[in-house]
Amino acid sequence: MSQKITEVFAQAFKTTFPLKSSPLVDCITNAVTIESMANALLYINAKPIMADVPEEFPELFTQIDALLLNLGHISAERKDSLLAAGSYAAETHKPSVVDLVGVSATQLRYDISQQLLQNHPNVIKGNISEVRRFAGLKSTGRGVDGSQLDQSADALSELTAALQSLTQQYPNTTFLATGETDLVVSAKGQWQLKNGVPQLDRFTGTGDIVGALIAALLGLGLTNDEAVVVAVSYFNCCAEVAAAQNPEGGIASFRTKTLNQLSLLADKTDWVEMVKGEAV
Ligand SMILES: Nc1ncnc2c1ncn2[C@@H]1O[C@H](COP(=O)(O)OP(=O)(O)O)[C@@H](O)[C@H]1O
Ligand SMILES: Cc1ncsc1CCOP(=O)(O)O
Ligand SMILES: [Mg+2]
Repeated sequence: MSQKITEVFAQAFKTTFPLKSSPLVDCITNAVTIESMANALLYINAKPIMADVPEEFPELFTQIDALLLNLGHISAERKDSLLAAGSYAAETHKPSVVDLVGVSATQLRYDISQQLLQNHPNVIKGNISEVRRFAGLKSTGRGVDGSQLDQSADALSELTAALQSLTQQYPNTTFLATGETDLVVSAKGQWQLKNGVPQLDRFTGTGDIVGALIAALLGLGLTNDEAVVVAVSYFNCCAEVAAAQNPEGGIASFRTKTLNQLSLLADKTDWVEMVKGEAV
């Protein structure tokens, strides 16, 4: 029988939330969800800064604990900023996360993602359709959203194999593909996470927030695998509690309740008991 995720990462699940210090995370991100992302970091007791001008990087990188690079809104300036920050993080050994928003939609974003990969970021994540395109597989994603067709058991096995072969060339990067089942692949192993509710696909920024939470946990010193597994599980457990407290079913109130749980759930000593997932 496969090992339960809470046994594999027992220490990280037990000690991470609530955060005992406040990692400072620089997020170079998109205009759609920038406010949700900054607030989500504050709700878990991390600190956001959304600095994207390369002139600031030498000063800024002496202060930040982690970097998030989100491809959700590309302009000529933001492309330069993402690439400069990615290289600077590698040079200064700051942990970084790349979020592949929209990589399944356009060649430009795909090309930027491949350039950012050359810096060996700690984590590369996206929804399942974005990660399929990134890994060179056929993807049926639409815009910035993942597609159900990419979530079949066969598609998950195919993606697992493609990511495993990427880890041979990029052994210091952990890959995360999100959806109904979240797939985590690194040189150290492969895991599937099974929390969350379908409503998470119905408001914008859920994947973006997960990327920022992962960066915060890297900034605290968790390993790549620990940061990914604990951040995804925590966010998805917040959503499960929110859904249970939202009998009318409206998505706007579900959103508020999910974000509210980011600051509340960790005070419930038993949240780890809600976590579902295993090694594969
Ligand atoms: N159908 C679903 N069931 C459970 N959890 C989901 C579902 N869809 C998305 N999630 C969760 O919502 C978060 C965002 O995932 P996803 O929607 O794939 O990313 P994005 O917002 O980047 O498209 C992840 O934590 C994921 O596990
Ligand atoms: C950049 C962007 N463009 C339309 S919605 C959106 C935000 C995407 O966020 P997520 O990847 O979390 O769904
Ligand atoms: Mg996304």
